[in-house]
Amino acid sequence: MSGAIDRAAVSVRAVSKAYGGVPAVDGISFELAPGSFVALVGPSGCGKSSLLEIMAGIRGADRGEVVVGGRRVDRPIRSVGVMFQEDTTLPWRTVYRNVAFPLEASRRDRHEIAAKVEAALRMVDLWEHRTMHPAALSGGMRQRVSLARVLATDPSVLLLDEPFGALDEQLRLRLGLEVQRICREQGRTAVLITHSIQEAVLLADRVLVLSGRPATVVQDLEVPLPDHRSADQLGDPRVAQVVAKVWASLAY
Ligand SMILES: Nc1ncnc2c1ncn2[C@@H]1O[C@H](COP(=O)(O)OP(=O)(O)OP(=O)(O)O)[C@@H](O)[C@H]1O
Repeated sequence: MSGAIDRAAVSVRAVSKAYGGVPAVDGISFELAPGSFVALVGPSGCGKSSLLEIMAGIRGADRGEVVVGGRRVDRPIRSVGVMFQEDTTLPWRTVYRNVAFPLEASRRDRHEIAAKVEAALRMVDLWEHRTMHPAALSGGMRQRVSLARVLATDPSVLLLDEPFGALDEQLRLRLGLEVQRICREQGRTAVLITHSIQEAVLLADRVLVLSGRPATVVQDLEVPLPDHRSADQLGDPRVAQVVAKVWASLAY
């Protein structure tokens, strides 16, 4: 095993997956540097979610392996957090108790849970709403509860499958920028699946473009923007250049 592989936060090695004999993911390999924010884009149905679920240990690969922090992922592990588009808040629990839920399940110390929940809720600006139930919150706030819940578990790798895809464009971008800032500040490695190429380029420091089914990596692009991202950069010519390159490789 080379030093470069040892240092990667995530190694995806020759991962393949087929459904009913029809390939969905075809020998994908890449490595993610610790603290990097990587966007996965590709045509609808190409296999992005399948790949992310394999990385999360939710789905098994037919061939290949995913290694996180030196450990082969063959089931969900604590150091990898996942967030989906669907609202996964528990309606009968308050905001606070939603965020505490996975920590209670892992039987941590009461004071440790309280500290982690408070930090996560403050991070997503929901501390003032901690006694409310999800039904009283907007869709965007509910997704922030889900984000706080995953952050409270302190994952080194965050896998995001269109987490704000059901929200309007403005809110989606604002929350995306919030996640990017949090990951950057806390040194977490993130993988974001998005259908918006502009969003991918604005948030990520690297964009992996996947081909149509079965998914293979057709392009691996660096985004030459500073770490601090803002919506103002949508007009930055460097964003336009990478967006154009993504479009060109999607035509592949
Ligand atoms: N459990 C399953 N059984 C059979 N086929 C599946 C299953 N899960 C996914 N597929 C198929 O595998 C292909 C890849 O699906 P996947 O959801 O990974 O793609 P995706 O790129 O995330 O799609 P989208 O962009 O539309 O969300 C699709 O053609 C899908 O229909």
